[in-house]
Amino acid sequence: MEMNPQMQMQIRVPATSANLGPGFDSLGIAVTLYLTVSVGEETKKWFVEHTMGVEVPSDESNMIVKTALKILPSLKAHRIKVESDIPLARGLGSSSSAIVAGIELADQLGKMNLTKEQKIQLATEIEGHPDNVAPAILGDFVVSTFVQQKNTSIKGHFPELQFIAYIPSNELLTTESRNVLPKELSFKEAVSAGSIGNTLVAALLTGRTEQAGRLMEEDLYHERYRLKLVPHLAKIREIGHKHNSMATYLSGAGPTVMTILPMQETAAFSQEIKKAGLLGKIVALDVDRQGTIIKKLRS
Ligand SMILES: Nc1ncnc2c1ncn2[C@@H]1O[C@H](COP(=O)(O)OP(=O)(O)O)[C@@H](O)[C@H]1O
Ligand SMILES: N[C@@H](CCOP(=O)(O)O)C(=O)O
Repeated sequence: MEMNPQMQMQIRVPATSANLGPGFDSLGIAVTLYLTVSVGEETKKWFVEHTMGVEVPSDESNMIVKTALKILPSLKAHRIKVESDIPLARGLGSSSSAIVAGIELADQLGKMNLTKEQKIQLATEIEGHPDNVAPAILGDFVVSTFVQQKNTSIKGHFPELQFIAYIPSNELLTTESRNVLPKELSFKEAVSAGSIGNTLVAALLTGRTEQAGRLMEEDLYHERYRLKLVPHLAKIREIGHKHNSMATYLSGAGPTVMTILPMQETAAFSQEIKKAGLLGKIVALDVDRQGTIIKKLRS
């Protein structure tokens, strides 16, 4: 990113891929796409410079500023510049990255000294579920719970693997994709769904990638209900299997689909997706291990 001498600090937040199949609202990883907020001088009114289109506000109603003001209403207005390669409403945690950036903005400018735990708690209260905001803050693989408004998040190491994201050109708002989920699951289904998620966590944390991959494709919480919104999921999973994929899952609420597969298979896999007439973008991603970072440009 170009350095403007008037900028005092940069906040960089990674994209996230939530759920990993059966870890609905609980598991997530940070991936190597980023939102960067450069913070400039104090101004009379908030001004947000960005190239995200007219639908994203440039004043204090921008999600980043709104979040910062929610955390610290007395925060003085500044000029900020937002650059992001996280696509909006695609299941890669763009709204979480904006919320996390807003909390960080309030924390830094207001010298609040919030702990990471406090930041995750605040971000989860705003986003409603912790599976994107927790890895966006901590990096790597994070297992979380948010019950009765209380968050616990634990960071683990995700195995060194190559991700291929298939990112359709259409947006799918998380709210819309949550609206197709059932209001209730039977006790039996809930027990099965939970046991698959628990075993997946154990498999990932002990490096059992083959078992982990199988379990990632056995979700019972959300993917089957969302299939009508993301018809490409089944096809990509099928192509993945032909190329020794470890797993294919719906990233967050979709429509992005993530496939984890051996490096040497990625070119042939991508070719076959295109041949199948799937016209979205195909992007290779790694796990981001750092989470949110702050770079001070001047004091
Ligand atoms: N950097 C940003 N600045 C302002 N608003 C944003 C930003 N990123 C995301 N948003 C808002 O969040 C919405 C997408 O949120 P959501 O439906 O949860 O999708 P995602 O899966 O990308 O998080 C966008 O349509 C936009 O209104
Ligand atoms: N658990 C949530 C995750 C939403 O992630 P996003 O990246 O689509 O915002 C869900 O599946 O609804």
